[in-house]
Amino acid sequence: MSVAVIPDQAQATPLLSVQGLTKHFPARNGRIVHAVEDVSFDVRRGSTVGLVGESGSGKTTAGRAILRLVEPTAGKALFDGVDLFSLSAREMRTYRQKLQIVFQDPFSSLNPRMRIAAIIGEALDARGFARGKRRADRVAELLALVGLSPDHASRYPHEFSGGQRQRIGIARALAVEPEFIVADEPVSALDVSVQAQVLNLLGELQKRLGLTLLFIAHDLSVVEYLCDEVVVMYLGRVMERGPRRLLYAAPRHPYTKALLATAPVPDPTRRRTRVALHGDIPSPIDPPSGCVFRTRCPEAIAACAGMIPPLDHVGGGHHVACIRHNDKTI
Ligand SMILES: Nc1ncnc2c1ncn2[C@@H]1O[C@H](COP(=O)(O)OP(=O)(O)OP(=O)(O)O)[C@@H](O)[C@H]1O
Repeated sequence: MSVAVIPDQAQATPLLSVQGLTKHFPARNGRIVHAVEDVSFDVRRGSTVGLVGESGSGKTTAGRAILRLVEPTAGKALFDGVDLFSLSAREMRTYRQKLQIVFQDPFSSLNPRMRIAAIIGEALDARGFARGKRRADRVAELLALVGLSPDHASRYPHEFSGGQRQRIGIARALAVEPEFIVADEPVSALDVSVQAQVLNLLGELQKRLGLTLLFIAHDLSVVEYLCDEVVVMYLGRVMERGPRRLLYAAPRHPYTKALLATAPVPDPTRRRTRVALHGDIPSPIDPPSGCVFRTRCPEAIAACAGMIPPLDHVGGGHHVACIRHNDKTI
């Protein structure tokens, strides 16, 4: 008996479902770095999810663990229904082509002694592209896709500006025709003037190629126009997640409110309440009990130390991990 696929259901199944992702690193004296703790979110096919938080919140570790560039401690990452964490190293190699990463620093991620043709060509090897014309044509096609010229293929990384190097990093990631890309702070090392160009390029490519993106950033303003959904992390945990329009228009978690208050506002007619966020992020070796944000939270009460707040659904796919989320006074 054949089973008809109901389009709505197919749409509803996320391409990636991260469930309870946890990554601990060993620290000195037998202690543990709680880099990522029980993180869950979905990424729908063809959508962009922003993973946002201050430095040290565990974003990079989460992105790398999903791709198994670091081995996760616990959890699942269901990619098209297959748990990536249960695959053998050999099986994972097949999946590597479907899942790519664009790194933060385009310079250190490109081998300075290789020409661009070889850097992108190396990625093409994974798809079994023969050497010669076919391969050269594909390199030229990829360079054009990211707004560079075919003559750039014979140059070395140092001959390019930061923005151009990031375009090369993107072309390299696209070479294997991935379905899913982790973009790890791809614009934070770039001048503000070129950030927008690279963000626009990623947005265009995402639409044109139907890519699914996990976009890591420390600043909510960077992901505002690119992302369909946003996941806000703090000290390894998800504080709030939900559709972009809900999260920006009506943030519910004091941490998200603080991040929005400190982010530059592109539209000066839009006012945001200022929320003070004092001090540094605590050590993930010894995170605060209960809500990990409570030591810096302007709204914390005694009860916040007593329990890890569950990620409650507050409607429309919007989730908040704060025991005071229903309190109208905050
Ligand atoms: N290999 C490692 N060994 C020990 N601790 C690590 C390792 N990698 C990351 N960490 C720690 O895990 C925590 C989360 O780091 P991570 O780089 O994932 O955060 P992040 O939010 O991406 O920050 P950034 O924006 O600075 O990259 C940090 O405290 C970091 O020091």
